[in-house]
Amino acid sequence: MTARPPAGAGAPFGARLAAAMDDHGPLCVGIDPHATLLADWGLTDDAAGLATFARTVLDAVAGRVAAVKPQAAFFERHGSAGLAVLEEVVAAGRETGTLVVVDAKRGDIGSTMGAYADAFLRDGSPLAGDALTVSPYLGFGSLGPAVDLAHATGRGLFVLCLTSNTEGHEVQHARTQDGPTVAATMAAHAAALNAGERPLGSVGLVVGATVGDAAERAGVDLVRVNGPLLAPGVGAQGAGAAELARVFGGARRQVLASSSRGVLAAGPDVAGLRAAARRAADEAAAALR
Ligand SMILES: O=c1ccn([C@@H]2O[C@H](COP(=O)(O)O)[C@@H](O)[C@H]2O)c(=O)[nH]1
Repeated sequence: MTARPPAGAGAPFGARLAAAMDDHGPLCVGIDPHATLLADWGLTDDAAGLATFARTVLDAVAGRVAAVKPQAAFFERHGSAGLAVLEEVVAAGRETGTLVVVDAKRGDIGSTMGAYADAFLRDGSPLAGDALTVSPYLGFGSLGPAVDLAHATGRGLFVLCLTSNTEGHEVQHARTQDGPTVAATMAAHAAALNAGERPLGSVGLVVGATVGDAAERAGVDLVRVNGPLLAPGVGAQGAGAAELARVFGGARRQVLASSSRGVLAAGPDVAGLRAAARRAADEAAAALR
């Protein structure tokens, strides 16, 4: 395993992610310590349980997949003790050289967004991984402080565009007063920020692997985005190789497929988790080749 330079000290996130996907395949393993999974793994539903859960996932997959994605909500539900574990997960993940995408879906008016950016994207912040998921539904421009800090520190963003849940269409497929859909507008903003970047820009989109032909219907040009496409929905939400191929078509080289429960169900055995992640990575690679 090659240790990669951490954010802030090396290439921009898009380039680091492209290299990680070349090395390990296009899979991100979600670290989602659901109460039910903790129970299935024989762990307590508290900070100690979270810590063991996350450490086990990292033992199994760090250095073997392109990225891990701790879901902040499952840590936040345990208050400050849970957040302390999230900090440990971010630090431990980054020490292994595996990219860490913090899935916190932050979004607020610009002045408050500056504080979120400081928390999740500033060098030295204990919650700063390599990339952060953000919500643009207060207007893409409200993400400005996060865009600026991500750019300054070599970190990345994944902007919610076409989410994997069935309810997303009422917002994302709605038309703006200028005509294009909301999703297409968000994608166009990301494309403008990524223009000219090689091999990939650092402002990615979240596009669920479950969305079928939604990109086409919403007029979202995924190739033009020229940034990474985080594709949750693989595994427990029902998407597999066929769905990945269908949703992403010509943009498939940009895709980082993401699976949480689909891999985590194989735990707590480290070898079982590792094999499940390998299988998921190989399937995603074959679908996106
Ligand atoms: O559109 C989206 C955006 C984010 N997610 C997150 O991904 C994982 C999915 O977990 P699974 O167990 O693989 O279903 C979870 O953390 C979601 O919050 C998403 O599913 N869809």
